[in-house]
Order: sequence, then C-alpha cells, then structure tokens
Amino acid sequence: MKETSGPHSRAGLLPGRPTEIVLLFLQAMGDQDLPGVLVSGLEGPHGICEDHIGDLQKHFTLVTLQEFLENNTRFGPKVQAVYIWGGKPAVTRELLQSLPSLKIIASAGAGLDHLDLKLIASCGVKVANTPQAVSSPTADMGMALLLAAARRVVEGHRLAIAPDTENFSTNWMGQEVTGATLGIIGMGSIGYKIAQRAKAFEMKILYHNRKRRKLEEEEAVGATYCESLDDLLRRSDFVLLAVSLTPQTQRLIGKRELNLMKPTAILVNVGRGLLVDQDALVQALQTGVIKGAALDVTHPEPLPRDHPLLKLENVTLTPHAGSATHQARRQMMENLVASILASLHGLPIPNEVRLNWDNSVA
Ligand SMILES: O=CC(=O)O
Repeated sequence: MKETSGPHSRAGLLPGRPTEIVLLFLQAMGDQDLPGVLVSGLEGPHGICEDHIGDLQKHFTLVTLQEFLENNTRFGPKVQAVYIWGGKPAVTRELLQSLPSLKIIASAGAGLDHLDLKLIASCGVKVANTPQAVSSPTADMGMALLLAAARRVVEGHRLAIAPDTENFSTNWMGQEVTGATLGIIGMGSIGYKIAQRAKAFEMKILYHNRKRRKLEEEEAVGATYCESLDDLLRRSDFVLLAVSLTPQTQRLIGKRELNLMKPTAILVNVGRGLLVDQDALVQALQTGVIKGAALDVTHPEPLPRDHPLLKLENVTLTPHAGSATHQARRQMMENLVASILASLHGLPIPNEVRLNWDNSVA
C-alpha cells in the first residue's frame, strides 16, 4: 500500500516509524462527509496488526495524532468515537471538550483504570472494553507465572544454560503446586478462569471479592469465599491478584498484608502494578517475609533498569503480556470495531461498561 502524506495517511502505523498514536476517522465507504472515529494505537510492543489496519481501512480513513493535534478544530467536530490501544491517548477533559460529537470510547483490554469514567459519563459518552478477549490468555499467564515461580523455571533455565556447569544440580528445589492453597483476590472473569485452571492442578482455592459468586459457580471450581482478606492472606501458599485497580484497591497489598502472608508464600500479580506497595514488596522479598513474587505488571512499566525488583533472584517478571497472544489481540481489535459500529448505528453496544450509582463499574 502506498504511503501518502496529510490527514488520511497511515504514516504513523508503518513499521520503522516512531511510536505514534493514530487517529482514524470513520468513513462509510464512498461517503465524502466523514463522520469521525478517533483511534489510537501504539506501534512496537503494543502494535495494532498490519492486517487489522487493512480491515479498518475498509471503514476508516487514517490520520496521525500529530496531524489531529495540529488541526483539531478541523477534525475535532467530526470525531464520533475514540479507539484506545495500549491505554493511550489519555482521555482528558480537554480532549473530550475538543470532540463535541463523541459518542463512544472503545478501550482495548479489561482494565479501565486509565479512564475517568465519571467524567466521560458526564459528557454523555459511552464506554466499551474487551473483557472476554483477554480473560483466558490473562488467566493462562497467571498460571504460567505461578508455576514458573513455584518451580523456579527462570532460575532453572539460567542454571541449565550457564557456561560453567559447576552449579548444575538435580537437587534443586521448588515448591509443589498440587494440593497447595491458592488465594485469588478479584473473582471477575480472569480470577474465575484462574480458579478453573487451578482446579485442574488440584489446588485448594480461596477467593476474596467485592461480591460473593453464586454457590453453583463456587462449587464448579471448588472455591471457598473468604470475606476477610487477612484470612485469605494467612492461609494461602500462593496469593494471586486479578482485581481491578480502583481508588479502593490501590496498594491493597502493603507491608501489613505482606507480613500476614506465609514466609513460604508467593505473590502473583496479573492485575495492575499499583495494587501493590512496591517498596514494601521489595523489602519483603529481600528479607524473607515472603518467598517470591511473579509479576506481569509493575509500576511504572517498564521499571527503571536499576530498580531492585530487576535484581532479585526470587522475582519472575513478564512485560504486561497477559493478553499478548495473536488470537486475543485480534479479538480485541474486532471487538472494539464492533462496539464502535454498534454505537454509531444506534444499536446495543457489545461490551458496554455500565456504571453503578456510586460510579463503580456495574
Ligand atoms: O492489561 C490488560 C487489560 O486491562 O486487559
């Protein structure tokens, strides 16, 4: 496809270009008067696939964010939807004010902590996300991290490939997962899928959640509800965070909570870095308050290269990759477009995020 310049180019999406957010303006094929969709996507590790861009171009014409910002008085009134990829762009009051025709913000992933839902709702704008697309791969990642930390897979890999074989040992111990107790904090769709997987590993499952699950759902995975978080922390061999980040859950796991955990316990986080007081975690890992941690998420991301978490042997890290499968990313993209199209056609919006009276997610 040839590259053009100007507002309808796809310049920001082409490989080798600097990381850039793109905006797309929705265009019914053959329609000269463009109703707009502002789409952001990041190149590089979060990149929208090239073939998806091709699909989008059947509906949309593309313009880079820079072009939008340089000419937002021209484009702003036409934008009817924002497509958020990789948590960007920030939906500020200023951005909302510059988009008077905005109907929907469609955000990739399950987490909504990057959006001010109350502010967006007050502008009469709907929000949709893609929870189904990410729940299975993120649950897989949770189990992968749990197993990797329990069986010291990363350390083992390093030992197995070390140039000198002096330390090679078959007497090198991990922790047994079968029969161990897993405490899941946050029993939404990701937490529940983790419980389904853990059941197959014959783990005992405890969970803590804002709302208790239905009895039949608990029974299906053999999960026991712990109303008290402290109780779950005291009893678990593995504590797994799969809860949304909200003002109420920020730094849910701090020094006090880490001290309640068993010294043999491993903390796994596939939620958000800010769920944990990271300084307290570093200290707990350095002083043996807990045995280890396996984290797909940190704060910030990526961590500064001299951060202590990068230096600890008892830490396993992945780069916020819970949804990083080809299938999930493709489904996320398709879901976003489906939500946008439904909204623009006045149809029920798949994956619409609804708010409770107290502005919590329903
Ligand atoms: O971080 C990933 C998500 O929010 O789904």
